[in-house]
Amino acid sequence: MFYDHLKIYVKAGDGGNGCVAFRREKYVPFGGPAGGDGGRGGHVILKADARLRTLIDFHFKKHFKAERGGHGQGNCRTGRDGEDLILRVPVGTVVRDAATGEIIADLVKDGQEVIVARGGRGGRGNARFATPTNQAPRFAEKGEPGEERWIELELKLLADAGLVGLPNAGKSTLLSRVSAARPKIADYPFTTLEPCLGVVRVEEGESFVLADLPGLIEGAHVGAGLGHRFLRHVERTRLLVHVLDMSEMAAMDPLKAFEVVNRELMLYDPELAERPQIIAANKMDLPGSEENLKRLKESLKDYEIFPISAATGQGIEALIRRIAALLKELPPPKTFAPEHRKERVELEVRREGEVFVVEGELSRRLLMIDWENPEARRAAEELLRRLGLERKLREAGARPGAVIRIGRQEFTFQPEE
Ligand SMILES: Nc1nc2c(ncn2[C@@H]2O[C@H](COP(=O)(O)OP(=O)(O)OP(=O)(O)O)[C@@H](O)[C@H]2O)c(=O)[nH]1
Ligand SMILES: [Mg+2]
Repeated sequence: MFYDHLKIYVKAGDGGNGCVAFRREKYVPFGGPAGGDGGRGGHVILKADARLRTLIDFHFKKHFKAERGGHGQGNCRTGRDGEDLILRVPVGTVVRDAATGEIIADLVKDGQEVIVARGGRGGRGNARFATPTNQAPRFAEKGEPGEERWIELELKLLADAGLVGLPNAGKSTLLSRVSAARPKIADYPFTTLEPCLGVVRVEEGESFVLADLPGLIEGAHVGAGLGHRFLRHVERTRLLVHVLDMSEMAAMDPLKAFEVVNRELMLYDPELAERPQIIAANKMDLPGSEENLKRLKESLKDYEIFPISAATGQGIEALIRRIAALLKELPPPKTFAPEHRKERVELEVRREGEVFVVEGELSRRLLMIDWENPEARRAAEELLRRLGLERKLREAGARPGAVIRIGRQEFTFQPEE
């Protein structure tokens, strides 16, 4: 099986808690507050790695958690930041938020990174809450919870040119001839079960990436053969090289084969029908190929046709040079820009059945309040007034006693009378 589309769950580390502590020094009877801040939780980061070709690692493990931040300590010592968790994915991985479908990133360059779950901020220690009126605060903030979500990973390989054609046409043989790639080759259909990339060196310092794809058959766009699954990898090739078996033993007449494959490409994505395409008329070393070539040239006047033999090497150099020249003129492959469908809101109340859900950047601050601590509670009430949360809850229809949810925590709505 080839893994190129799946979902994983990511959870960043929670921030460390702030500390409540007081200075204890000899001869100083009552020291000031000295509780340090908590450390930041680790992020979960995806990083593109050119050595990877599939998402298979994520088939076996689907839940990933980064480390939490260390708690603050006495003497104003800050907690340690949690370690980031870096997950490696192949170049060409498109990352989406699974719940909204929104594109988070398209990792098209080796080494490119994106934070998919942000670590929680560390809570502030009591040293930070000292004011002229409260010089010895006995409370601190809790660490902010790390972000968590399901994300969808879809691999859409990036190659300059892609080999398309019926099974057995000789696509893998051609790739192995022109690159160091060693795809499986055999005289039965569907030998190639997963895309394979090879780097083709043209001249000193000049090269392009060629993709060998599983063979296409009639109905591929609706899932026949290996189908649809692999067509996603054709989407991002700039040039299609259509490999045809020209011999008289071919399973299908080359002209018919050309039509069948192009129909499948078009039905999958009409844009693919417009993609520049050249023909590699293969197996020219076998009987019947010359006659077939003549017919092909007469019928397909709009296409450049290169007679080759992937087996003997005949005609291959001319084909490679032409591919390289065409690639120089063609636009770069399609990439996806991150989408930000939702504006970041400060504070918002949304009704979900009987529950009032508080969302937005500032709501995360509320999760850092140590509600058990009466002094922290009083300070929090001040914050809530400033945010106008009570008014927002009432506007959304909340009555005293209603359930309020912030992040994973639930509270009861108890407005001051
Ligand atoms: N005589 C001759 N045989 C060839 C040539 N090219 C490929 N073949 C043979 O044709 C058969 C199929 O070749 P593959 O390269 O596996 O074909 P493919 O298009 O990758 O096939 P799938 O992976 O199944 O789609 C193998 O037995 C090859 O040895 C050629 O130019 N001449
Ligand atoms: Mg093959």
